[in-house]
Amino acid sequence: MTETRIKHIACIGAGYVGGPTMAVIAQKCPDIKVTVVDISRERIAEWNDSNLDNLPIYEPGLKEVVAEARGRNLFFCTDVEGAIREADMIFISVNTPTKTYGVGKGMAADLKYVELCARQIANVATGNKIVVEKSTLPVRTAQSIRTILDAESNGLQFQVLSNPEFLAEGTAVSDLLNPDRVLIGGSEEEGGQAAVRALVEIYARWVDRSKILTTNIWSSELSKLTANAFLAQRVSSINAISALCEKSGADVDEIARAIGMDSRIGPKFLKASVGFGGSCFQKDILNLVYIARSYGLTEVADYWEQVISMNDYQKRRFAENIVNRLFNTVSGKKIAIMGWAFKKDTNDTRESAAIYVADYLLNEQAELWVYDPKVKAERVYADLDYLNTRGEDENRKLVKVVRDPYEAMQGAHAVAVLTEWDEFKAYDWQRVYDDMKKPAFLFDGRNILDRNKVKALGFEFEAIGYRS
Ligand SMILES: NC(=O)C1=CN([C@@H]2O[C@H](COP(=O)(O)OP(=O)(O)OC[C@H]3O[C@@H](n4cnc5c(N)ncnc54)[C@H](O)[C@@H]3O)[C@@H](O)[C@H]2O)C=CC1
Ligand SMILES: O=C(O)[C@H]1O[C@H](OP(=O)(O)OP(=O)(O)OC[C@H]2O[C@@H](n3ccc(=O)[nH]c3=O)[C@H](O)[C@@H]2O)[C@H](O)[C@@H](O)[C@@H]1O
Repeated sequence: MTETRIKHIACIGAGYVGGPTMAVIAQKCPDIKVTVVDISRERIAEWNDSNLDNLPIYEPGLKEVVAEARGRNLFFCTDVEGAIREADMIFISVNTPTKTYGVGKGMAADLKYVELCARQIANVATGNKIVVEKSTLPVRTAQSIRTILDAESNGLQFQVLSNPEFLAEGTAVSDLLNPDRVLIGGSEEEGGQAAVRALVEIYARWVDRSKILTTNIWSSELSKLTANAFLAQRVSSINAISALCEKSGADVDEIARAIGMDSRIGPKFLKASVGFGGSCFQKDILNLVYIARSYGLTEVADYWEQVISMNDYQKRRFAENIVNRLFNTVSGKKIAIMGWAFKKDTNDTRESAAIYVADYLLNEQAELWVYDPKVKAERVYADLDYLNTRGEDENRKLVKVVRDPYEAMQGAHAVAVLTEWDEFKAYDWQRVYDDMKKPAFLFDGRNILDRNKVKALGFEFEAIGYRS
């Protein structure tokens, strides 16, 4: 049995997954050279910035890991071909967004970036390679990658593995250092199994072997979509109950505690909210729905699609409630949007509920003042422009992005908390109340504020799944 010892890893895609994942591999395997490549010059320049506060991604603990490994055995560059040529193992960690054109538009995963990588690897490689799917992909994509590689291989041997990533943003570094499990799928032939072993040996440097799970390649691919679907389903389930709580007088946080103590249900991922966001839950469920439909499994597709419908309902319900409570009009009224990121401790805003709530309020001609501790103004405007609901000038006229939270809330008719940033809990809410128009409305879309305290200050207070 020949064992492959990996000396050089390349990763195509220096994004939220490629960057942190490779930084941790490099930190834990100082004898392996890790090169992360990207077509975006700007992103690579940010990864190489001598000021670690300018890394393109904000993640607690990330800059320390990068500081240790960068320049030693971790490199960021735009020379994709050079990195492919040098590497024994190549991770594909490019984006797989929902298709915006053609067959499967709005549902299927767009695999054009992944296919491009496969073709580039096949064209450039001069030796055998292990290709690792790190991106989240539809089940059976490994087959297509294999076919492309083999068709262009010039006699070289390629092995394709699936190694989906389960990190969550905001906790990426600790998730990578201490994962619940690492999943590796490979083909059952000896070559495939040798490739699996080579990847297992890398993770085994810091992950207990009992947590490194090896499966067949299709199970690995489908496990990733399934995990995200189950997680999102829990959020939609508790959010569905939150609507019922608001009507009935039950309290959704009390329900979450009560059901979470059942060890079969478990306490995590039961926090009712304004709706889940992030680049993956919606995209991956839409993809799952598309796959199920393409196999003719209509009931399966309809079942999972409901998770998305419930999430859309939750975002809309929250925005509608703001308008209703503000005497059915927000036209010309200042509303503070506290938090733009899709969750705390990240600067990522993709699919953030805040974007959709803001868009709804802008349609009602509200004047929005946005504050987020980590999101830049350009990002806020880009997110709104991307929706194409109104002109770019109008977005800039109606939305102000400020760096001081109190400035955002001063003189506002309402404050809406849309991200669960810890600093929001520590604000001087008395000062906020004093500086607002009365009645002063406070909508907590994350249930993080102390209800009794803010109500005692005089706020008209609304939370998710709780009737004031
Ligand atoms: N963001 C997350 O927390 C997680 C994401 N995933 C999956 O990982 C994959 C990547 O996601 P992110 O890192 O968030 O995406 P991202 O958009 O942050 O990064 C992808 C990078 O790939 C680069 N790229 C695209 N095509 C390229 C090419 N041909 N050559 C070189 N670079 C290229 C882009 O310029 C971009 O910088 C997706 O499939 C996603 O579903 C999985 C787990 C967690
Ligand atoms: O494939 C991916 O991209 C990743 O997607 C999620 O990670 P992420 O989206 O970064 O963050 P989560 O913590 O899962 O939160 C997703 C959304 O659900 C919301 N959420 C989460 C939990 C909860 O109880 N309530 C709730 O509203 C969050 O605020 C956020 O908007 C999964 O948790 C990761 O395992 C997965 O790797």
